[in-house]
Amino acid sequence: MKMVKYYVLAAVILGLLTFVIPIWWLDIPLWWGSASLMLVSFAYISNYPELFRKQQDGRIPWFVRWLFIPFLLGARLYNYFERKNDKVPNIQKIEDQLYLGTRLVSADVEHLKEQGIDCILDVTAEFDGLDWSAYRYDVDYLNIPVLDHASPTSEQLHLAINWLDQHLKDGRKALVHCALGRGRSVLVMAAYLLARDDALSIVDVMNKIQSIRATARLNKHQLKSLSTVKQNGRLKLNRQLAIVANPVAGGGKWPENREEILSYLNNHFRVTIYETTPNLNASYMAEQAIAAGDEVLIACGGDGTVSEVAETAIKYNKVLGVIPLGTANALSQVIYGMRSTLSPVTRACEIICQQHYRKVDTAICNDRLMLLVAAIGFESKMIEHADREEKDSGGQMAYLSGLWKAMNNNEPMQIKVTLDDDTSSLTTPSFVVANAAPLSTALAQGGNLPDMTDGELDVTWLNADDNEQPLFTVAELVFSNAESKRSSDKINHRKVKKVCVELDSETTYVIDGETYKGQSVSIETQPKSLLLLVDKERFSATQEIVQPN
Ligand SMILES: Nc1ncnc2c1ncn2[C@@H]1O[C@H](COP(=O)(O)OP(=O)(O)OP(=O)(O)O)[C@@H](O)[C@H]1O
Repeated sequence: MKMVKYYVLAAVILGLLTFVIPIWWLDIPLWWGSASLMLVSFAYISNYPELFRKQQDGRIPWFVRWLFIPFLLGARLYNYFERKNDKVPNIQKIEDQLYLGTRLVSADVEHLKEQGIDCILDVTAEFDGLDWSAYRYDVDYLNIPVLDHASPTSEQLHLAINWLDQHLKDGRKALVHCALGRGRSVLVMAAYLLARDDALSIVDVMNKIQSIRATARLNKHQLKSLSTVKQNGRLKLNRQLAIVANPVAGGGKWPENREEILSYLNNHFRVTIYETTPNLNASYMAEQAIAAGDEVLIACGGDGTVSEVAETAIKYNKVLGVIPLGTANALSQVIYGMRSTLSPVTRACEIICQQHYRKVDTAICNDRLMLLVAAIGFESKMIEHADREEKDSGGQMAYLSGLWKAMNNNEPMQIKVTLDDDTSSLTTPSFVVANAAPLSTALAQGGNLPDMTDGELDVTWLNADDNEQPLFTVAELVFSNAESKRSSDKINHRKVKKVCVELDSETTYVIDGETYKGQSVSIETQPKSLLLLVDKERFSATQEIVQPN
């Protein structure tokens, strides 16, 4: 870059002069100037704008200012004369809510207030930002340090355009400024306009900006870097994502994990949080999120919360992600695998940030959405036993002790079952229909692990046996392979699309961990009905969420 040559040359000349001029009080400023310009050259050569140590509030520490006095004086003088002769105003409106301008001085504050500009994106590295006005004028301020005549990195551009987008969508007015409002700020403004409208070319946006601000001009390096980030698809605005969180799930895991979750998701999405209340459930909250324009719904809670958010995601064909904060978290085990149980929240966030989804099956059970299993017998008695208090105090143990009790009571039921079109009568202590179920849902494992992408339901039921302890049968379900389960005289398994169960009297049944009462239960698979964010290594045929533009 041309600038660097001049800085290096000036630094060398000043350095040499100190040898030529043997007057110590003259040598001090000469050394000072030489060192200052050498450091600036280093910043340019290694593209290191952070050299000026500009802080988040826009302040440059005093010792840096002192060190760079010779350079900064030169830069200020140059800017002063350029601004004096500028043909364009300091601040100009490029379009609604969006302004472009020069480095701000106290006199600009009144103008900012008049225009209602309350967000400032400062892309200078070398000048103090808003420290003079931070106390006087309440603004949202972001500094993205870029050296004069240089270009922001693609990460910096990503941050800049998303910061602008977030504030503009909130109805705010934003000013992007550099030193003279000609290069760095123009590049960021152009990047934002390009990100917002994929159909525009760089020439289009530059023409638009230059028709208002005649001095706007990108050098050839800046033009090249803008065109590279555009071609590489890096000018992406973050999608709007809603977290629908159940604050009581898993005994209060949401408040504990909230900061970690946000620290992951905020880097990739524009996040809004909706917390459920005892009266406003997760389906309702998800509807609010969609009305506010959110494109991705993340259910943070147990399987009950996931199910409620999934209902809304299916209704509006939106993508659903799951962060397991419940007690059992069966669906998360299916999506993320047992390995994720070591760091469930981190793993879920990583996968959500990859933004790959798969169309998966769901089912309808008595007009309700079913993601995992519907069951009568042991499974529903286990859930009945594990109420909120039990789960809060015992976690997963609440389910285990519930299952233990149910098996000890071992009460077989008489049921009439229709599997697709085949009707028969059965006596069984446990009848489970699974769309998806991890290994830990033992009673659903009559065949291979149920697959939520095969378009079928896995039905598993146990034969009634007064003489045998059901514990052994459950152990066989979990530990035997599909072949030996097929030859077992206690375990039955079918793969079907539709199941109907008729009972002698009103009985408790369970859908995805919630209990209901009824005399008949009918379940039908809904193939590929839910767009679910999954681990692309574990699921085949995944798709990346497409840019909403
Ligand atoms: N703010 C709230 N206060 C009290 N209850 C709530 C609140 N939000 C949701 N709920 C209730 O929480 C239940 C769903 O809990 P969820 O299934 O998500 O977690 P869990 O029961 O801890 O986990 P798991 O299903 O894995 O056992 C629903 O019955 C819902 O009514």
